Amino acid sequence: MIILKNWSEKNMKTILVLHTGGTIAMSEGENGSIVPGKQNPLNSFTNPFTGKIKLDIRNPFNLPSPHMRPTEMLQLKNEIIQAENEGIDGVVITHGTDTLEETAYFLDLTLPSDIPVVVTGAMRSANEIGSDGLHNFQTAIQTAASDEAHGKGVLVVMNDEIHTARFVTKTHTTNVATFRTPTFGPVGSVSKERVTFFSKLIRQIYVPIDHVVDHVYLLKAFAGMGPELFEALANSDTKGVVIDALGAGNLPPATLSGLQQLLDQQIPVVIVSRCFNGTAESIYDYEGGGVQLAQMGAIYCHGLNGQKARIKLLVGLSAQMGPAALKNFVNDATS
Ligand SMILES: NC(=O)C[C@H](N)C(=O)O
Repeated sequence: MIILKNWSEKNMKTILVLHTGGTIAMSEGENGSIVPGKQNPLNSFTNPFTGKIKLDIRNPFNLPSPHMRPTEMLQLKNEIIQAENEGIDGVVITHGTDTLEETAYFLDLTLPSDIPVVVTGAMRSANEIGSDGLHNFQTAIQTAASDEAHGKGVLVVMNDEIHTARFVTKTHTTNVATFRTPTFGPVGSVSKERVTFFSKLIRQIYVPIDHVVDHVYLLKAFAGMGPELFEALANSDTKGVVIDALGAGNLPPATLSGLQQLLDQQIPVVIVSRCFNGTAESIYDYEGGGVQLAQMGAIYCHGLNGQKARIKLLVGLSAQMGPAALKNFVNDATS
């Protein structure tokens, strides 16, 4: 029996559970490969919080997370808003880990409410030794039902740690301790008895959107990079580009003509760093350095990794922000 000491027992809570697929919904086959099954193994979960937490379980789709697109993220957002109008107290989303951070951040930016929304997954499928799926699911439910999780934006709970959707990232291909928050660290932990937050979190900006734009791209800079990829994007239906730039946010000089082509067409170009820790800033004043990139019109996004900055740009463009509003939104380190 799990006793939840810091639990508000006055009212039974209803938690909406959205199963979307991923390893947490897969099993190991005879040849050792991991496969999505017809039956979701999460269906065998017995609610240990009966009497305190009621689960409203739905299966909007069953996708490996490399199959997730912003369209599915928008569908989840709409389903959560609708369920909230029906009176749910919190949400748990089970998700493949490969793109979990992108869905979590998308929801963080686009959900209007303060109810807890917790995303979780697994690194080992249901029938593997040391499978982490049911445990992560259980701790995610605990977190979503805790009063302390209110107003903190979307959270990611994996391996007994609580992370913000904004900064968490998958750091290891297979290890169960894969989800980390570079630079800042986790914001809380979950144990059998309690959900504990170490940090006071500020709720992020909310951006209402009803559709998602396509053709927002992510490029990674490298030593000796030339203009070719920039030129190819400038010659197609590109709506926006994020660049995982070098170090504090610099590019090789040979890219600049291609960058200029994008900017001349009013295509927003966002600079983040390919470094694991730290934030991109326009501080270096040499050819291709951040000072020049910012003067050319590139937008610096502080603290997000490339895949999150792409989600932020995509959300801003989907909300039809004009150039100045988009720059403020992407540039604002508090959102
Ligand atoms: N651990 C996982 O869930 C990885 C899997 N490839 C997925 O993202 O669907």
